[in-house]
Parts: sequence; C-alpha cells; structure tokens
Amino acid sequence: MSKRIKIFDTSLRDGEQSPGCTMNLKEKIVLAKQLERLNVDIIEAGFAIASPGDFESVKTVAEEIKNCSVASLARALEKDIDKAWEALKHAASPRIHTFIATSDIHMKYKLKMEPDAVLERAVNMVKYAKKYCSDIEFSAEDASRTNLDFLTRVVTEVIKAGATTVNIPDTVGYTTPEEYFSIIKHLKDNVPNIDKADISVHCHNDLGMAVANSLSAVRAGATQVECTINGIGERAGNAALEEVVMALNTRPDFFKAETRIVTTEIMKSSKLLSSITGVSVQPNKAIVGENAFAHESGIHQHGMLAERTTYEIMTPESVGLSKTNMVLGKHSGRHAFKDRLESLGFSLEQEELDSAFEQFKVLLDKKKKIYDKDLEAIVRKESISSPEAISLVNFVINSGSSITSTAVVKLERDGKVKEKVATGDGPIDAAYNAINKIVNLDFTLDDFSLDAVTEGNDSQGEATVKISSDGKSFTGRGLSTDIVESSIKAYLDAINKMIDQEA
Ligand SMILES: CC(=O)SCCNC(=O)CCNC(=O)[C@H](O)C(C)(C)COP(=O)(O)OP(=O)(O)OC[C@H]1O[C@@H](n2cnc3c(N)ncnc32)[C@H](O)[C@@H]1OP(=O)(O)O
Ligand SMILES: CC(C)C(=O)C(=O)O
Ligand SMILES: [Mg+2]
Repeated sequence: MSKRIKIFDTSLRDGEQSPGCTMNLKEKIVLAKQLERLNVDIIEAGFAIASPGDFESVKTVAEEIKNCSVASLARALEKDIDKAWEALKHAASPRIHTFIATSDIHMKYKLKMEPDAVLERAVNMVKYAKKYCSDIEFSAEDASRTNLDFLTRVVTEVIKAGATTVNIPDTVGYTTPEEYFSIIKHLKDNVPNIDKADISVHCHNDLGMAVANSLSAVRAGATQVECTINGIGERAGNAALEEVVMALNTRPDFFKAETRIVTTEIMKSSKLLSSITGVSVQPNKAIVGENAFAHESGIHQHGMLAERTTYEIMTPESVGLSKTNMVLGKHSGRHAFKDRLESLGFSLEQEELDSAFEQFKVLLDKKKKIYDKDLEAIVRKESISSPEAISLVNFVINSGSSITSTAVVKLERDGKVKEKVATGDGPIDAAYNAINKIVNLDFTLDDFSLDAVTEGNDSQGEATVKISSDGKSFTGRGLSTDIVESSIKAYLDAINKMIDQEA
C-alpha cells in the first residue's frame, strides 16, 4: 500500500535564505498562490520575528492561503513564538514551527547550553506554542550530527509535549542516504510514541545528496519532506521539491509513497520562482532544466520516435511542459531531421532530404542553435536553387572603414578553378566585381536585399539578388551565417539560373 507523504515547501523561508533570492511581499504572495495551486501541504511563509517585512509576509500569506497549512519559523524562545502566532492567527490552518539545535557542536559553541537545558527548552517551547494552536512542528537543528540517544530522548519528549511533527534536519548537508536511513529507522524503532507525530526530513545539498537523503528517509518511515522549488536555500540549497515529488511519482514500485502535488504545476512554479528571483536553473537540472526533456542525439531521437519510453522515464506533460523537445543539433540523425521537416509541412524526396541534411550538418558547424526558420530556409533553398554550373570554392575579403574593400574570389566551372581579385564599394560590391571578372557574362544587377531569417547572434542572413539579361530576370537566393557569403551565394545562384535557362 502506498503511504502519503506531506510536502512542506520552505521556498519562502529557507529558500529565501539563498544569497540573491530575496523576495518582496508582493512576490511572496504570488509565489504562495502558485504553491497553493501546486497543492503543497504546508507553506513555510517566513520567520515572523526576523523583520517587520518577514512578519508582514507571513501574516499576508496566512490570510490569503486557504488550501494549505501556513507555518512560521520561531526559535525556541517565547518572543519568537508570540510573534509567529501574531502573524499566523488568521490562517485557515496555522502551524508554529519551533526549533533548537541538538548537536554537541551547536549546543557547545553556538547556544552555550548543556544538553539537558536544550531538552528542557525544547519541551517548554513546544508546550508554550501548543497554547496557541494544535499544529506544532519541532525541529532538532543539526539532527544528523546529533548523538542518537540524545536525539531519541528529544524526539520522545517533544512528542509528549504536543509536537505533531518532528523534523530531523540534515542542516549542513553532511549525512548520506544509508546513514540517514538508519537515523530515521532508529527513531521509528526506539521512540515509543513515534506514531503520534509525522517524522519530517529537511535536507541541505552541501554534498549534492539532499534529494537522495530525503528519499532514503521516506523509505525508512518519514512522512513529511521539506523542500524548495528549484532547490534554492541556504548555501548549496535544500532538496528540490520537483525532484523529490517526481522521484516518488515515477517510482511508486520502489518508494510505495505518494504526494498530493499537482505535478503539472511544477514547471510553472519553477519558472515563476526564477522570474521573481532572477536566478535561473542550470540547463541540465533534473525535471525543470531546459534540457531535462530534450533529446539531441540521433540514436536517442530515433528511439523516441519509435517509442517514447525508450528514453523517457516520465512525460514532459506530467510536469506541465507541452511536449518533448527534440533538439536538432550536431548529434541528430536523418530520422529526427525528417520528422521535424514533416512537422513543418515539408515532404522531401530522399535525394532532397539527403542534400538538405548535409547542409544542416554544415550549418551546425557554424551555428550553435538551429531554429525551425533555419530549417525552412535550408529547405526553401533546396527546392528553389538551380543546378550549379558555377560554384564557390572560397573567398577572402579585406574591408574596413578607411580602406578600399578588396575581394579575392575562387570559383569552379566545369572542373576548372579560377581566381580573381577586385576592389569595390564595400565587401559585397568587391566580391561581385571579382565574380564578374571570372564569369565574364553580360547582365545587370537590378536588386539586392538582405534579411536575417532566424533568431540569435548567429542568425542566418538570406540574401536575394535579381539580375537581368536580354529582358529576362533571374532571382537568386543565398543563405549563410556570414552575410558576405550569403550575398555571394545569391549572386551565383542567379547567374546559374541564367546559364541554366540559356543552355
Ligand atoms: C538552520 C536555519 O536555517 S535557522 C534559521 C536561519 N534563518 C535566519 O537566521 C534568518 C533570520 N534571522 C534573523 O533575522 C536574526 O538572526 C534574528 C532576528 C532571528 C535574531 O537576530 P539577533 O537577535 O541579532 O541574534 P543573532 O542572529 O546575531 O544570533 C542568534 C541568537 O539566537 C540564539 N539562537 C539561535 N538559535 C536559537 C534557537 N533555535 N532557539 C533559541 N535561541 C537561538 C543564538 O544563541 C543567539 O543568541 P544570543 O544573541 O543570545 O547570543
Ligand atoms: C530551521 C531548520 C529546520 C533548518 O532550516 C535547518 O535545520 O536546516
Ligand atoms: Mg534549512
């Protein structure tokens, strides 16, 4: 049977402790509402005593959110708990979250308290909070580095005092999945009243194990996971909500656990947070990174086209993306290329397809990102260009604002290569003059235009050239990331059409 895991989102509290991730009141409300749509169980809205701004945020989130519990953090101090309650009192479902550190290092150096005094404070503050509301969470800060017998005592006593959730944080991201499993299992087996409270886990990502540790704890019996959107949080961050949730969702056979998260809201939540904080996620970030559902290599794309499950363990639709992103890139093959062209409405004969595919690969050596418009441009060129009587071998341009432009152009015709040098009014004019010297044909240049056909710094420029001879006009097109090259190609395309028609 599947057990229910509560998702406690702390993006607004621990998440906001990430340098660069502070949010103003309005932004916090917008994010809280999105977390409500995501259907998290608990929103930790802030640390009410920390500042008037934090107090106001907790208060407003508490008043606005109806379908999730709203929590405020409070040290194990009466003044913190009073302030938390003042902010939370109008919440539909308030939770006071009080904490104190229990590890030897923290007790000795930071709190300067003996363990018994810490235990007593924890118990008294849970009782103190309990007079305000029934839903009390207690966190034993730095639990993963706490003496296990002492931690067992603390957990037992705070549950007796009325804590309904006991959190066992890996505050400094120090533990490992196996070790954390045994800590949680030990508490499950040795705390007599453990079933009266949810065991919560709160993992930091200092060693990159926050999600793995959280999931391991779920296997050991934890019933609440604390996490943040995009994994933001103090230092290296907290366990990423989207990763925890999708792991549970994707592997019910293994975890036998489920959440109430509306997973189709995941992507929106991630993007909203990034737009609020200005901190975007790395492209290879699991679940919400730009590449998480992108397939670039030919063998994978071929497999995906045959059957999605060959390379997709969860669907992009399940996290709110409209579709898998088949990235046409350097490693793509003909299957994916053809599929994309067909989706753009082009159906090419094998020969045309091979030629377009070849051009596509050449283009990729020059251009990092290929857009649909690039493909359209390649195909349009493919279907409109004439047989090449004259082809470009290479060219060299010397141009600048204070020198006369000079072009050296090398062309091939009937297996013979010819090279000429010419000057001109700008690099394109110089190149055209050099071509004129080589081809030695009688025509006039009537029109020339240049357009950027795709997006980005490395966009392709399409040159269009009109020439005429004996009252007939010929249009040529050329495409390249280099505008001089596209201009030369367009000029030669028009000349080839003229030669073709004269032949
Ligand atoms: C693991 C975590 O994420 S814990 C949450 C961390 N988040 C934050 O700290 C953000 C908000 N914090 C703040 O704005 C400030 O630290 C405040 C307003 C809470 C307190 O500020 P100050 O009163 O100036 O104290 P300061 O932060 O310098 O030191 C913390 C004090 O709280 C005490 N303390 C720390 N944790 C606890 C606790 N859980 N219970 C009781 N006392 C505690 C420390 O011993 C220290 O006490 P001292 O002033 O008597 O030496
Ligand atoms: C306050 C507690 C839960 C915390 O953030 C931590 O221990 O990391
Ligand atoms: Mg934390």
